[in-house]
Amino acid sequence: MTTELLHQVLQFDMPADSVVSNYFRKHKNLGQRERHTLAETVYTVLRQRLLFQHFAQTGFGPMERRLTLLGWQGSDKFLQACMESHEQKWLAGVQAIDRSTLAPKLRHNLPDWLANPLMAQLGEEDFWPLAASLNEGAELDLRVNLLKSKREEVQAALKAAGIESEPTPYSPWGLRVPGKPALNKLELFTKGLVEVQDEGSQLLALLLDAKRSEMVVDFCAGAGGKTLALGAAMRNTGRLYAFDVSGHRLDALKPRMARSGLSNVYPAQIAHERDERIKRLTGKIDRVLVDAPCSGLGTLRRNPDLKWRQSPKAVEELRVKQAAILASAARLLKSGGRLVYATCSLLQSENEDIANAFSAEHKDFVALPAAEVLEKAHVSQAASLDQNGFLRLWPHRHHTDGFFAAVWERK
Ligand SMILES: C[S@@+](CC[C@H](N)C(=O)[O-])C[C@H]1O[C@@H](n2cnc3c(N)ncnc32)[C@H](O)[C@@H]1O
Repeated sequence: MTTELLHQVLQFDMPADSVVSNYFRKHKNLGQRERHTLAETVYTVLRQRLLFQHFAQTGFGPMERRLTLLGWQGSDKFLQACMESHEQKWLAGVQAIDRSTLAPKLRHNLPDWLANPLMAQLGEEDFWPLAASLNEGAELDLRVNLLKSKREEVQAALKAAGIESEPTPYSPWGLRVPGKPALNKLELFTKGLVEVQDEGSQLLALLLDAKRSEMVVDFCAGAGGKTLALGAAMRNTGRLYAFDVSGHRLDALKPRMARSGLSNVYPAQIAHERDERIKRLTGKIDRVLVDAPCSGLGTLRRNPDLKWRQSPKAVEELRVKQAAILASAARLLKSGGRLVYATCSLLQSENEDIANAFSAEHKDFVALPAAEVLEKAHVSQAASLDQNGFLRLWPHRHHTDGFFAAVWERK
């Protein structure tokens, strides 16, 4: 079964998580443990694809079978029982290879077009810890909905349910839960006291620092991860417009709004960034968040298929979109208003380059140093999150997804 699922995922015509969930929907008889093994094995292969494909060139039979044996995340006993004796011999042979002797590409498992700019950006010393961290699973972080509870109260309630957690190191709203227990049946979740949200995403919402009674726009709201955080920061007052071109994603926001008790959110589907609905709000808004469509390469721990599905051409197209959305969103702000441009990409081309080009073309916007803004928002160790005045989060340094954000104030 794993081989069959892996074959489907490796076509790369759909995101891996969609392929996996479609597969599970079709195979309802699979138990919890089997699902876990299948998904984790497929993700392990996606993470280490270059290395595993190199190993799988030797041996015989279908390639996916050998990739499955290499990435197997279930019981070892089961694996040994499934293998033919020539496979056991082959696996033991490739597992004995000293990986430190292999070519860099087989150790970092990234395509050249991605490895090269990251190496140039970070330097050799920092690149390798990043590459290693991208091949690990991500943390499970929760954001406490301060409209309904407090961080300490949620922590105590989790403990009462037998779930340990720790306050997140930077975000004052977050709890980190080791071991990835299932949370979606807990009352804390069904009653909207918590949302699952990476600490990095929480920090983006904190950068905007939306206040009571303000007019705020979440320009690329999607399913509303950040919208919900902003709405709670506004204490359910004012007006928070949640725009997106995808009606489907906005639909997923509605039940989340209901659960979190927010009534200050106004979702609206727009046709594009220059939609008439937006023009009507020109110069009227206090704060605008542009959580731009991006390559998503900061989320490789969760979505390892992206490194094989994205391409330099796709990134180029995204850059054009990002610049256009940012320029359009900026027009909404009144003077003294705050603009935040954010991505979950690691690439300078989608981040600093877009922000610097915007600054150069918009002299009426003054860049605000991320460290200062974060400190005012009660974020701990704010200086350690700032790189050249921008927010820069790295999985290997901050144990969040990779995020970028730039902040401006309109003169
Ligand atoms: C990074 S995702 C947003 C994630 C969301 N903010 C969250 O926290 O869950 C980017 C979003 O931008 C939307 N998008 C793409 N082009 C857009 C445009 N021209 N105007 C507004 N939104 C757009 C996509 O549909 C996608 O939902």
